[in-house]
Amino acid sequence: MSQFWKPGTEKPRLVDDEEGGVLFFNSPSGYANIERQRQKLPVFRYRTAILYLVETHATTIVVGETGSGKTTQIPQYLKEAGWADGGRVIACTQPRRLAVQAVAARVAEEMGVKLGEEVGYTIRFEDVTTQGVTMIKFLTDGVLLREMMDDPLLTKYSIIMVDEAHERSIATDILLGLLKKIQRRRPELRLIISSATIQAKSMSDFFQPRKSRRRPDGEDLGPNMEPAVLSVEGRGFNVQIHYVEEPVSDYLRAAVSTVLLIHDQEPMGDILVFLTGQDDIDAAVQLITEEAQNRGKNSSGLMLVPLYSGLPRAEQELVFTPTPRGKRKVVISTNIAETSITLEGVVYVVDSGFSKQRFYNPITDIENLVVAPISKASARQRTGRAGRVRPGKCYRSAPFMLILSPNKVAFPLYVSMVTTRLYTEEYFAKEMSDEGIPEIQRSNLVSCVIQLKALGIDNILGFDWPASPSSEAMVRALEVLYSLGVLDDDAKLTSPTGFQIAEFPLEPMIAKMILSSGELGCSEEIITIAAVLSIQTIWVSGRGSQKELDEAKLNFAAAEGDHVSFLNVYKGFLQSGKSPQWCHRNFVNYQAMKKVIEIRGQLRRTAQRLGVVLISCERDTVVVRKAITSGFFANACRLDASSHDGKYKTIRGSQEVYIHPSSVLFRVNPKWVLYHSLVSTDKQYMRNVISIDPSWLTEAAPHFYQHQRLNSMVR
Ligand SMILES: Nc1ncnc2c1ncn2[C@@H]1O[C@H](COP(=O)(O)OP(=O)(O)OP(=O)(O)O)[C@@H](O)[C@H]1O
Repeated sequence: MSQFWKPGTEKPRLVDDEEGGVLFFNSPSGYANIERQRQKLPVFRYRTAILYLVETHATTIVVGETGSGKTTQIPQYLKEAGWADGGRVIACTQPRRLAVQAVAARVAEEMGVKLGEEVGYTIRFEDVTTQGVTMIKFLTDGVLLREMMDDPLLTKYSIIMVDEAHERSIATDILLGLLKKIQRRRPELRLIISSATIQAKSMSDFFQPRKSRRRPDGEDLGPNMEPAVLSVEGRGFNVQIHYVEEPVSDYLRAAVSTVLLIHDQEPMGDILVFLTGQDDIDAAVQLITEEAQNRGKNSSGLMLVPLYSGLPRAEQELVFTPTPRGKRKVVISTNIAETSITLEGVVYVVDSGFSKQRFYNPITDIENLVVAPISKASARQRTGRAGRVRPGKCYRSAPFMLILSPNKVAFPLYVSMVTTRLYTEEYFAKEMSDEGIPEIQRSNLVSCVIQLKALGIDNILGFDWPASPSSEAMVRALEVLYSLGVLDDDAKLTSPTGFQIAEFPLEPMIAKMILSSGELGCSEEIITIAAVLSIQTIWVSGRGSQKELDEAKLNFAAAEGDHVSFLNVYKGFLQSGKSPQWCHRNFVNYQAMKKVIEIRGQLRRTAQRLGVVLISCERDTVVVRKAITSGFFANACRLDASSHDGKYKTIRGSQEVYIHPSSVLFRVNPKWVLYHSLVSTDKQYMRNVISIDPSWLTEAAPHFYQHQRLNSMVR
C-alpha cells in the first residue's frame, strides 16, 4: 500500500485485551462476558458523573469519541438508576432508522431481554415496543416529533437522549427547539444531547436558560437549568488514518482499487466503503466483481454487500451477519452506516469524502439531491466505524471536484469551494468544514412548517431554532401549504384539511393526494401509489444488467407514466398470489412489495379514520392523475418545444429539467408532466413522472397558478 498511502499523524495505539485485542460480544461465555466488555468501554468510568449530572441538571451534553459507549450504555445506566421506574420511559433518538434498529437490538442483547419488551424501538410504519413494559425506547427523531401530536409534553418520558445531534437533521433541529420549550413546562424532564463530533459550546449556548431557576425569595425551582457539559475521554481501539497522496480523478475507481489493494495486502478483516448513493454503489459492486475476476487467486473470497436506505430490510440485515470463515465482507454503503452502528467484522474503512446531500433553492423552488463534500464531523464519524471491537485503518480519498465519477456533477456552490483542493491531509485539516450546513438551511420546508403548525407553533420564524431557516424558504413553504388548502389566510391550519394532512406520516403533497382521491373515487389506487413512493424502489438492483432491468420494467409500463406503472406492478404481484418467484422473474423486489402491502394497510387505516372514502376507480387513469395533481401541482413542467433533446421547463421557476432515464416516460416526452422528485447528476432529472392535462393545474391550485399565465402557455 505504501506507494498509494502515507500514514496520517495519528500513531497506532493498541489497547490490549484478554482476548488478544478483540472483543467478542457474541462469544459462548455470553452474558458475563458482555458485562465484562461493557465495563471496559470508556464511558463506564463516567457512569457516576453522568448519573449525577443528569440528576442535577435539566440538560447534559455528552461528547465522547465514536465507540466510547454513549448510545448503548447511557440508556442502560439511566435504567439501572431508576429513571424507568413507575412506568416511565427513557427515549433515545437517532437520525436514521437503521441505527435505531441496530442499537435497540444490541442493547436488548446486552440486557439479555427480548427486543420489543424492556428494550424496544419505533420507526415510521414500525413499532416494536410493548406499552407498560418497554423501559428503554430507541426511535428516530422524526417519530418522536409525531408522538408530540398526541402528547405535546411527551409526558411518558423521564429522559430524552438526542443522540448524534451533530447531524442536524431537520427533525433534530425541530426537536431541540421543542424540547427546550417542553422543559420550561416540565422541569422534571431531563435531556441528554450526545455525539462524538458536536460543538458542545454552541449546543450549550442554545440551552442556556433565559431566567434563573431561583425565585427572588430564594426558593429552588428544580434542577439547574444551565446545561452541563461532560467530555468522555478515551476511545476503544486505535484507527490509523491514511490520506491519499496524489489527486485521484475518480473517487469511485479510487475506492474500488483501495478495496482490492486492502484485500491483496492487508490481514483479514471486513471493509466498509462510503460512497454517495445507490448508483455509485451498484457501479462499485460491478467494478469490484469484474476486477476480482480478472485477478489471481488472492482476490477471491470477497463478499460484496451493498447498503443504502432503499434496500429492503432483509438485504440490509446482511451487513450484520457474521462473515463466513475465509471470506472478507465488503460493505459498500451510503452515509446510512455513518453514525451509531457497529459492524463487528469491520477493520478497514474507505471514505470517498462525498455524500448525497439535499439542497433547496427557494428562488427556483427546486430541491435537489447532489453529491457534495462531507464535513470533518462526517469524516470522523466514518472513521469511527472502525476501531470498535479491534484496531482498524481508515483510508480517506477524494477526487478532483471537476472530474467526478460518471454522471456526477457537484452543486456549483460547492464546486467553487473546493476546485483546487483534494482530500489530502492538508485538505482535511485546512479546508474541510467542521460541520455540515444544518439540513433546515438547505431544504424545502413544507413538511417542517406543517409539523410545527400541527403542534400549535404559529410564529414559525420566531421559533427558537438552533439555526434559523431562510425566510425565503419559509415564505415558499407557506405559499405551497396555502395552495394545498392546508393553511388559511391567517396561516393557521385549516380544519379539517390541514389537520387531516398533518395526521399522515407522509409528505404533505402525498397526504393531499390521498385526501383528494376519496372525493375523486380512486383512493385504493392512490394509497397504493403513496405506499410505493414511501419506499425507495420496488425494483431489484445489482442483478443482471441495466438492459435486463429496463426490459422487465417495460412489461409494466403505462403510457400515462410511472405512478400508473406502479399500479400495474402491484396488480401483477397480487394476481401472482404475492409470489416471490413472480417477483424474481420480473426484477421486482419481493421484500419491497411485502413492505408496500404493509404500508398500504397502515395508510388505509389512517385514511379511513380521517373519513376518506375507500373506493377503487377500476383504473380510470384520468382521476388517478388528477388526484396526484392535487398534491403535486407545484412540480409541473412543460416540454420546451424549441429543444429536441427532451428539455422541460418548470412552470414556476423556468428551470431546465429532463425526464430521468429510469422513467417509463423517458424519450416519450409528453407535453405536460408532473414529477415527484428531482435528482441532480449531469443534468436535473425528474424521477417518477406522469403526463397531465394543464387544465388540471388550475383546477387543483387556482391560487398557485395565475390563470392568465398558464393559459397563455397552454395556447
Ligand atoms: N453490535 C455490536 N457488536 C459488537 N460490539 C458492539 C456492538 N454494538 C456496540 N458494540 C460495542 O460497544 C461499543 C460502544 O458502542 P456505542 O454505539 O454505544 O458507542 P458510541 O459512543 O455511541 O459510538 P458512536 O458515537 O459511534 O455512535 C462499540 O465500540 C463496540 O465495542
